[in-house]
Amino acid sequence: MTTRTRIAAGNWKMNGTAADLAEVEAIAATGARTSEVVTLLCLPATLIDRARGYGVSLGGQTLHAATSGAHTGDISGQMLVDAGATYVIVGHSERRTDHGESDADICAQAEAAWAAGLTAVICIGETEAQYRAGETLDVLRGQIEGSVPQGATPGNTVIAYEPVWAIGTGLTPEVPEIQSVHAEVRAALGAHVHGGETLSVLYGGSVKAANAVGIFALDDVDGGLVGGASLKAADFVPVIEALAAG
Ligand SMILES: O=C[C@H](O)COP(=O)(O)O
Repeated sequence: MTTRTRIAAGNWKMNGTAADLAEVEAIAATGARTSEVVTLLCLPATLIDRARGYGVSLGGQTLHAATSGAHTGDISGQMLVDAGATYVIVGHSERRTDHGESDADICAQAEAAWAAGLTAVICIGETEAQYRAGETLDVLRGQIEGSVPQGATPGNTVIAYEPVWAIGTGLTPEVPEIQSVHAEVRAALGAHVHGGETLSVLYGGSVKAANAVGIFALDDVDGGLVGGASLKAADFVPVIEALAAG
């Protein structure tokens, strides 16, 4: 049986300056003691290189599908690797909404991540309207088919299920619902990609110390993609520890 990698991933989004490197150091110190899980911080691009050497895995938050060229303000996979990243988030709902990224864009970005040697953390998730309309599973299956490239393996791809309505709101689905959706996501991955059911599937959306133990105990949850509660070591360390214990 394949053992799926358990990952405590923090997404700092557009937060953090050099003054916050002390938080990275404190988070990394705990992550390094917790060998059962990968502790990953997806930092602003300006901080990735500066966070090298703390012993935590580092990731970008997006990348351009091209390797280089006239793309003002964008960053390539090679640049992220050069800065010290080994992972990159692609298809976060904030990128889908703020930058109009489509499933096809995200698929191309994931392939660009692989070409650069990065592991792609591909995000999927339904909106509140889709959730209320009972469309969650159809939406997720469509996003998997459109944004997860053929060739995805546990070595190059992680999936993050993030209900859009749970991001930054303090709301989460009920714990049994998270398990049920993750099981369906895993089945859809298996139907879409050979061996897809063995990919790590993270849950994201208002994860914090108070709910992490229950969520991380679920059979089909392999960790979390954490926003707000990853910015301070005091908040994120208990989340890492919950995953290590789960
Ligand atoms: O990438 C992280 C997610 O968007 C979750 O953010 P949140 O933990 O602040 O709800």
